[in-house]
Amino acid sequence: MSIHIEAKKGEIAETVLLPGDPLRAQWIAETYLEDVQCYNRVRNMFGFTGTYKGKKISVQGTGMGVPSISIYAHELINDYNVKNLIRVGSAGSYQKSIKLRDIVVAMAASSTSGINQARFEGADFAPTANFGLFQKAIETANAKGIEVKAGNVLTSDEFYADEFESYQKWSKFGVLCVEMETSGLYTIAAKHQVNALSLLTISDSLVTGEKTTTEERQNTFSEMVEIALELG
Ligand SMILES: O=P(O)(O)O[C@H]1O[C@H](CO)[C@@H](O)[C@H]1O
Ligand SMILES: O=c1cc[nH]c(=O)[nH]1
Repeated sequence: MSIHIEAKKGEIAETVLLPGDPLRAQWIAETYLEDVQCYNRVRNMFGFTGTYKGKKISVQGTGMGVPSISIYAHELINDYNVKNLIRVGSAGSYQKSIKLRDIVVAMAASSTSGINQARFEGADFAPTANFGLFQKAIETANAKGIEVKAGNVLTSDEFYADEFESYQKWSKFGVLCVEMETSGLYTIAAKHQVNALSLLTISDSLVTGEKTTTEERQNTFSEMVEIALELG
């Protein structure tokens, strides 16, 4: 048991899928896993372990933002020996060419969070995906005939920016989309020398104003999950 996860040792798999939304974790477990056990209800941040095609796999909600995912990643790695951390999140598109429901594989994460500037005393650290997981995700998507985009994403500390148009600066530098956790996940994984990857489904577009519903963000996005489940 750790501070935020009540699982016993051995109840969490080496590979864990990490949606921000705990109800998306429940949907993934109920839709895809067999022999499912709920191992965490602390703060309603649900965690489940089951099997997928015979392999043990877990899915754990992380909450929103770098501080929240950093807590869950730290405890999963240090208290439960997790080796592969795969975020399955939603994101807002920054590019006209990236449409609702497209899947983005985050090669790297820029950020508005100050945590790494403090950690590295003003220097820049580049949070990047694990190459092995990245390569396997691309191969899996190709084999399934699912088109994915790959590139730099923005991990933002705020969902509601003061200046809506400020996204255009990132867009001009080729950043594909915005979400709120990947730079934290990649940094904590690097610190502990384990593997991390973020798969993101576009839930809304800052370019066109289109949006999916709350229900869709919770209970759909199946292609991204089907890629992630093969990475264990
Ligand atoms: O859908 P999730 O995985 O939570 O991801 C995105 O959605 C939340 C904001 O609505 C933030 O956590 C952002 O990163
Ligand atoms: O963090 C997020 C997630 C989805 N859409 C956004 O605009 N921001």
